This record gives sequence, C-alpha cells and structure tokens, in this order.
Amino acid sequence: MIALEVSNLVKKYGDFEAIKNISFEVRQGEIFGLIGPNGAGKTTTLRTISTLIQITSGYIKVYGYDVKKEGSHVRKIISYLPEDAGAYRNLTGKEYLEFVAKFFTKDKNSLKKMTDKGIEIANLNERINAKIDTYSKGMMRKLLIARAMMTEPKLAILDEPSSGLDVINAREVRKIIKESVNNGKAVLLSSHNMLEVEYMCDRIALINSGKIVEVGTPKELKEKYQAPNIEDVFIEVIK
Ligand SMILES: Nc1ncnc2c1ncn2[C@@H]1O[C@H](COP(=O)(O)OP(=O)(O)OP(=O)(O)O)[C@@H](O)[C@H]1O
Repeated sequence: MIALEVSNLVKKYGDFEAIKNISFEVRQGEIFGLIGPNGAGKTTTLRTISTLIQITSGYIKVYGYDVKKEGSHVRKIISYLPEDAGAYRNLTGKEYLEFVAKFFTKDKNSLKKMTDKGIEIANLNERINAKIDTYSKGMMRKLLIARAMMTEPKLAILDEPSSGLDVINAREVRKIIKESVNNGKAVLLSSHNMLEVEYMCDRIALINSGKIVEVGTPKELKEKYQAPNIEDVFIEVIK
C-alpha cells in the first residue's frame, strides 16, 4: 500500500516557484528521506503534505486521502514535527504530553496509554516532571519527537528529526523512528545529516532548487555515482 503519493506538486509563494512539479511516493513500512541544500524546498514540501500550506497545483494523497479535499482526515493519521518546533514552556514535559494526547483521545485509559508511551519515548527520566523552561535543546527535541510518535501516526513527517542532538541522543531518536515503521507505518523525514540518511532511510529523494533530481535506495545511488557515501552522491548530483 502507498502511504504517501505526491503528484506534480507545485507550490508558489507569490511569483516565486519554490516547488517545481515534483512527484514521489512513500510506501507503507518505509522510511523515506528528503535531502537537499538550504532553500531546496524540503520544509515547503513537508508543510504541504501536513496540510499547513496550500498547494498551488498537483495533488497529495495520504493513504488515499486527498490532502486538499480531506484535510481533516489526513490530520488524524499523520504527525508533523517542524524543524523549529517549540512547546509550552510553563508546562512540565509530562503535562505537555498529556495536553497533546487530549487532542487525540477523550478516553481516560487510552489517554494514559498514549502519555505513558510519550514518556517512554522521550526517555527523560525524572526530568519529565520538570518545567520545559528548564530543558536543554536536546531534551526539548526528544520531548517533541515523543509528542510526534506517541500517537502512532500512520505517516510521521519529521523535519530534521535529530537536529541539535548529540551523538547518543541522535542514535536513540533514530532507533525510535526505525522501530516505529515496523508495524506497517511510514516515515517521511528531511535531513542534512548524510550519515543519518544512509543509516536510516530505505529510499531517498535528492531535491535541489524545488526539483527532485534523484530518487533511489542509498545503495542504488552510491552505485550509480560510484560514490563511497551519500555525501559524495549529493555533491555529484547538485554540481
Ligand atoms: N513563506 C514564504 N514566503 C516566500 N518564500 C518562501 C516562504 N517560505 C519559503 N520560501 C522560499 O522557498 C524556498 C524553499 O524554502 P524551504 O524552507 O522549503 O527550503 P528548505 O529546503 O527546507 O531549506 P533549509 O534546509 O534551509 O531549511 C526558499 O527559497 C525560501 O526562501
């Protein structure tokens, strides 16, 4: 089953065409990476899929639901983690997770289950009961990853999931993301970290100046460009 279908997507900001007719698919059970230089259009693409900004032309379907016509349904089955997301600083981490969980369920048991899952993913130990105000950048990011993943979205859309995390925490976050697709879900992420992409993604699309210039598995792309790693593929492609 196709988790995400992006077809002939165009997004203009005024006269400026930020996304120039891109198409790609993400399959169920797949981690798909969107890779590209600053300003390539990654965030714009993720925001259109997340129903946050309007499409100029083309269409996007999430598990068959049209983002434009069935946005409210799409929002129920996705989770979007923005690159620069924040949380309510006056709440504790646990209170924040509870607050978010209440948007997804009113049932007490499932509310507790969802919050407990978030606490487990965040893995902040006793600091989950401290005010978010006192969190480091890395702790905040882990809390936000937990928020995005605790609802078990059918499609998680993660903008630079491990940005600002040290090696240990970044590894932990990658593990969480990898495990989340095991039961037939899908993840679309953007990243500047080529090692991360190579390790995590089943397939990647390279995007440059609003166009997709390559799609494939890391192995296929390395072979095609006779490159030892994805960083070298990337340099070769955008040259
Ligand atoms: N609200 C906006 N109004 C006008 N132009 C915008 C707006 N948002 C983004 N852009 C432009 O669209 C292009 C794509 O931006 P986008 O943020 O999608 O890139 P990106 O690949 O996510 O970049 P980065 O890696 O730096 O986060 C850029 O040229 C950017 O300046």
